[in-house]
Amino acid sequence: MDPAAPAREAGVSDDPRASIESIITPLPTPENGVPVPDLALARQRIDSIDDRILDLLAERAEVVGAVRRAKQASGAPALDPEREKALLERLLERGAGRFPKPAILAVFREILSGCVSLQARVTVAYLGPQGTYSHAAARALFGYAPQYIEEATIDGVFESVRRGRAVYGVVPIENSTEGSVAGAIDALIEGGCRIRRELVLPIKHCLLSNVESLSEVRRVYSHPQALAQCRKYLANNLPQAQIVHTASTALAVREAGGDASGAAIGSSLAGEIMGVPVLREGIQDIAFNATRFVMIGKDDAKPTGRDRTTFTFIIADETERGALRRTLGVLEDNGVNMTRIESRPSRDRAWRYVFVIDVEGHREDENVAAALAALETRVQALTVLGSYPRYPDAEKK
Ligand SMILES: O=C(O)C(=O)C[C@]1(C(=O)O)C=C[C@@H](O)C=C1
Repeated sequence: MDPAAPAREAGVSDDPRASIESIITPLPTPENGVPVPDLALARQRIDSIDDRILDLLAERAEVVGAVRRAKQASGAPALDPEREKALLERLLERGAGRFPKPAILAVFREILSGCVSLQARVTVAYLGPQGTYSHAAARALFGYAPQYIEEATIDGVFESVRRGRAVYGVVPIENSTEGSVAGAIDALIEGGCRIRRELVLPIKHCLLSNVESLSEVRRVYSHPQALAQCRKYLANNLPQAQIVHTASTALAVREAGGDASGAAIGSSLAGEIMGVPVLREGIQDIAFNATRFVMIGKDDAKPTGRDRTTFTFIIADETERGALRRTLGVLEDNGVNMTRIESRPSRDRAWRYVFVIDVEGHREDENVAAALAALETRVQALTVLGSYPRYPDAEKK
């Protein structure tokens, strides 16, 4: 048996394998004289460790009760994404090489999710149905405990948060292959919600089907964007299949589940939810395919030292030559690094634009505050859409 297999099955993709190997090796063989451990005894020990973990969780829940009372006194919200981020980062560092990193994240994600639910009922709207990539992003951000509200459109997610039906929402705003999600940017510009946090999820498209081999597939269902991201794969591997468009990848998986010669392009999460097996994984044409999602809400994020600020403005006089260049110069003058710019139609007058800017730093950071104050005097309708912690992996890519 490959000694690294258990670690791989546990989802260890990068570094911790070596030290985990050292825990599980050397394996006993008839030649090496390594004693065979007693399985029943090992399981007894596991049971007693599990009891201790549970006792510790109960103790943690008691402390969270105190946190809840402290927060109620000050009016602070139950969920604190900055605290969660710091807590998870600390634990990942502490656990490095001792336990698989994705498992540390998953375990503590759910502990936090459960502890938030002990304090308040958290409602989260996302672009549904269940099994979409937005659903996966929402679960990565909030875990299993919140009450999830499926919305059929991105506008629906924003409306849910604006009207207080949901405390938070999760929407995609940018894809590394397809670019900006215009509907989400426009809804942010419309107002009433702030960006609270960002998350970059690698999008690994799967081919899901009840058939056992590719040659049996007659129809491939999916959302046009997912199909476009797997165009070459389809041409090379499924030239015989008819393409059927669906409103979402999750709905595609549902369709494929009911079609004896059908397959869908979607997430493994959709397959899990709808009971359709994954036939092939990672079939997107460009290996690095990622979507940036944002958590939206009404409250504001505190500075963490590694933040991003998104704001919008309209150039006061768009006929003035060099106006945009001079306006953006204000950022450089204040030592602020701009990471993204795009424009959307202002919708109040033809050929007038709202510029959407991302910069590094929090609006309370001295340089960002100074830049925003200087911009205020130059532009129209300067609006900060949020200052929020930067997703660490977004910087490496
Ligand atoms: O520290 C807090 O503010 C808590 O509410 C506790 C706790 C936790 O369980 O550790 C729970 C919810 C928050 O989102 C962050 C952390």
